Amino acid sequence: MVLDDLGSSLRGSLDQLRGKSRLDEEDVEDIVKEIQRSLLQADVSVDLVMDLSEDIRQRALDEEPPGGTSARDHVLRIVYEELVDLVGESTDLPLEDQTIMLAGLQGSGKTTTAAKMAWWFSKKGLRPGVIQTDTFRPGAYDQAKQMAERAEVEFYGEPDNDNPVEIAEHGMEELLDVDVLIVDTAGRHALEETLIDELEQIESVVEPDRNLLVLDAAIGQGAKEQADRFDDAVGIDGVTITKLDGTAKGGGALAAVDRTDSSIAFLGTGEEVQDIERFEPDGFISRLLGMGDLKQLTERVERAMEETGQDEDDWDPESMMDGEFTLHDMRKQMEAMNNMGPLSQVMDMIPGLGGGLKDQLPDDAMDVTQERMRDFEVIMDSMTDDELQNPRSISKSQIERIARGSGKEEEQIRELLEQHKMMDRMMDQFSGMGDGDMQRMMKQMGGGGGGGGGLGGMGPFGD
Ligand SMILES: Nc1nc2c(ncn2[C@@H]2O[C@H](COP(=O)(O)OP(=O)(O)OP(=O)(O)O)[C@@H](O)[C@H]2O)c(=O)[nH]1
Repeated sequence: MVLDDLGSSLRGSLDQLRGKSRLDEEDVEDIVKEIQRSLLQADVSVDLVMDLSEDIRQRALDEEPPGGTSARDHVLRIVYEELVDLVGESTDLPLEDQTIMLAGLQGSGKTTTAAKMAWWFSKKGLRPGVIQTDTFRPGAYDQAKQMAERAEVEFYGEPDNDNPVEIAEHGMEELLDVDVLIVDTAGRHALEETLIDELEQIESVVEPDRNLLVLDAAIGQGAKEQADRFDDAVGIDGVTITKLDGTAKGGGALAAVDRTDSSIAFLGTGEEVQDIERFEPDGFISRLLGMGDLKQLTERVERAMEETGQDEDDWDPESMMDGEFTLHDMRKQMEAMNNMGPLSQVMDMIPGLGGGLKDQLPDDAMDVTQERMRDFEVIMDSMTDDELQNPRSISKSQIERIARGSGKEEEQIRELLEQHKMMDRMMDQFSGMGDGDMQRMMKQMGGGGGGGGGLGGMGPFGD
């Protein structure tokens, strides 16, 4: 989860209110001080933190908790609403034909983000293409081409042409049938005249529907100054904040953008093309506070089912939920999980798991890489149906036979059985959630039926 430090400290502060039915001034003061500390550590600017905490303080003292609401949930809702307000709006980004130009300083993540955005648009059913006009940095063309191939999207560049405007013109002609054109540009160490001139020339040729600034989350609250300067120079319609997975200062960057005339379009959360998410303030903050984000999770499950060719008939959460978690189920689960993205991100979207079960499992509990997945599938192909149905009863001699049959080491067979035990335990935890969000969610996701089975609009506190 990005901003993990901020999220876990906020959740920790709120957990101190568990069991309290009423809040006195001292309780409110304690929680406000904790929240201030957490936000300052995330590099949110002091004035923003002071404004936010005054709002939380006043609302927590003045507003009556709705009937039956615990003190913790009352403050949680207030903190949630105030943080959503702090990080501001999401950039309007219609799913239609458009041209997007990316700008940003050297190393901010433009080239990576161009491929990520193209991948994201392709998953929305559009036909994206990337034009790489960076002739400033050696190797930019090769990197961009490779990233576009990984994203499986169309690409145009000219490795031997040092005129970015010409490349842009040729690219526009070449990628005529593309719906969403993403134009990557060169960076510089600073927003200098040469960069501004180049951006203006490219802009005059591609006539973008929107300019997105790509900035590195590590600059924290410095994002305000950078966004303001790029906006003054070339005009920006939105910001993509990259590398949120690599910094604790991302909170400051998110909050800073809201103090410009701009808004946030996407978040970059890793180096792979799938490590991108559309910025949705409510979902982002509810995940941060451990309230899950069913909308994003449903999208991922639907995408995973498309990619694994599974439909709701295959995905039978009932059998997994009532303890019959076999190796057949594990195989389906891993295929789907591998298509949903890293489990640490997926689990944060499951209500109540944000900071809970995830912390109890070993880091790689479900980090089943493609390679391990393939090994596991070869091993499972050497198992009898009875062994697949009852993996816990597999004996040492059976392990030896499976190892011989699959050509894998006995240790790998044991690793598969260990992985199954961990996933089985996780399923027990899910089923232990009673008729809470998880069972309802799994059933509705399994029941699918267009638009994620009605989970789409469910906010963090239910509708
Ligand atoms: N961890 C992490 N790394 C990222 C992310 N986005 C980009 N990177 C890495 O940051 C480095 C710079 O990314 P690029 O896309 O080359 O940056 P750029 O803005 O195109 O750089 P120039 O072409 O020099 O202007 C690369 O190593 C990327 O893999 C992210 O969201 N998370």
